[in-house]
Amino acid sequence: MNDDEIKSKDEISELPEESKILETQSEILMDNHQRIVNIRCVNVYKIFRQANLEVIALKGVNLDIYAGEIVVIMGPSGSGKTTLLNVISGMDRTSAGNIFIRGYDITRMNDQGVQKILQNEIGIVFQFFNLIPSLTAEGNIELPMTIAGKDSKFKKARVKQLIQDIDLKDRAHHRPFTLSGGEKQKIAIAMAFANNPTVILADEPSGNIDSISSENVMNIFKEFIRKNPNKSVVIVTHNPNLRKIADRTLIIKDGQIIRELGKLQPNRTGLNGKDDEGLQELDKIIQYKKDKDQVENILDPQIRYVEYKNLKNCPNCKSLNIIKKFDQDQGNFKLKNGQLITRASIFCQDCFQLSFKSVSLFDVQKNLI
Ligand SMILES: Nc1ncnc2c1ncn2[C@@H]1O[C@H](COP(=O)(O)OP(=O)(O)OP(=O)(O)O)[C@@H](O)[C@H]1O
Repeated sequence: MNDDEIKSKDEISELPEESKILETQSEILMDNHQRIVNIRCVNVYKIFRQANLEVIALKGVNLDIYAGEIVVIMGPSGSGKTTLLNVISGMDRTSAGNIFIRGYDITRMNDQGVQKILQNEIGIVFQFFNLIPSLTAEGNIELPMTIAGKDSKFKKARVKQLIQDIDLKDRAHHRPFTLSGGEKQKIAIAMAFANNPTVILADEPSGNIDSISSENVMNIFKEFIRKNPNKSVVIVTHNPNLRKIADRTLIIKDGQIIRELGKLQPNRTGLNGKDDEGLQELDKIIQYKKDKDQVENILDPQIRYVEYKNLKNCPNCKSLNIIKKFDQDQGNFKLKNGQLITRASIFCQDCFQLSFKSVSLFDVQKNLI
C-alpha cells in the first residue's frame, strides 16, 4: 500500500492555526534543480549552556534533504549528530537558524504547532527501541496512532499492514521481553511509520542488533522509499555498512557538515576497499578523534612530564640534562599522511633552550614509559 493513500486532507486541516498560516505562506520547497526539499536546515546553531559552560553542538548547519532520498549522517562521537536529529524532529529547539519540514518552518512555530508536525510529518526510530513493555508488538505499533487520535478501524487496518511490511506476523501478540533485538527494532520502525510521516529520522538503528537484523532494517528503509518516493529517511550512525542504502552520506565534525559523499558504486571492492576514498577519509577523522582522546588521556595534565625514550640529548648543546614533555595545548594534534602528529618539547637544564620535535602517535605510544 502506498502510504499517501492513508493521509487524508482532514489531517492537514487539523493542524493548528499557526502552522496553517505557515502552510499558506510556504509553498513546497524546491531547490535549483526542481527537487522537492523535505528537510531544509538554514544556518542552524545549537548551544547548550550549563552554569558557566557553553557547548556549541551545531555551528551553522545548512542542508537540504530531498524527497525520495536516504541520507546517512556520520561523524565522530560528540560531533553533533544526535543534536541535529533532535532539532530537525522538533524535540529540541535551535539556538539560531531555521528548519523547514515539508515547507513548514518549525523554528517559527509554538510548541503546539511543533508537536503536530512531529506527530504528522516525522517518524523517529530510537536506538534503544523505546517500546512499552506491557504492550504487545501490535499494541506498541498502535500507540502513536492512538496519540494522534486515529479511529480504531483505521488503526486496525494500519497495524495489520505494518506488521506485514516488517514481516512479523507470527510475533504480533508478543510482548517486547520475548522478542529479539532485531524484532524489537522492526517494531520501533513500524511505530515510526505508523502515522505516515514524510520524514523518518533514525538514530543508530543498527546499534543494538546483529548484522542480519541490520540488513533487514536496511531493506525496510529501502522498501519504504521505493514505495514512497515523496518521503525521506535520515539515518545517524557509526556503522559504515548503512552507506550501502544511502543516496548521500554527510560527514559532520565539530557541529559542521564538512563533507558530502555520494552513492557507493556497486562495482567498488567494498566498504573498506582502497578505492572508497571518502570512507577512508571518514575513518581517518574518526580514528583521529579516537587517537586524540587517547593521547589526551595519556597526557593527563596532572602529569606534566613524560619520558620519551628516543630523545636523549638536548638538540642544541647535546646535554643529557633535559626535561621532555608533550605539548598539551589544544590544537597541537595534526593529521599528516594518515598519522597523528603531536609535539614533544625538550627543555635543557644546562643551556636553557626549549626545542620541539614532531612525533607520531605511534611513536608516542611506543616510547612512553
Ligand atoms: N543536553 C546537553 N547538554 C549539554 N551538552 C550537550 C547536551 N547534549 C549534547 N551535548 C553536547 O553536544 C555535543 C554534541 O553531542 P551529540 O550527542 O549531538 O553528539 P553525537 O555526534 O551524536 O555523539 P555520539 O556519536 O557519541 O552519539 C557534545 O559535545 C555533547 O557533549
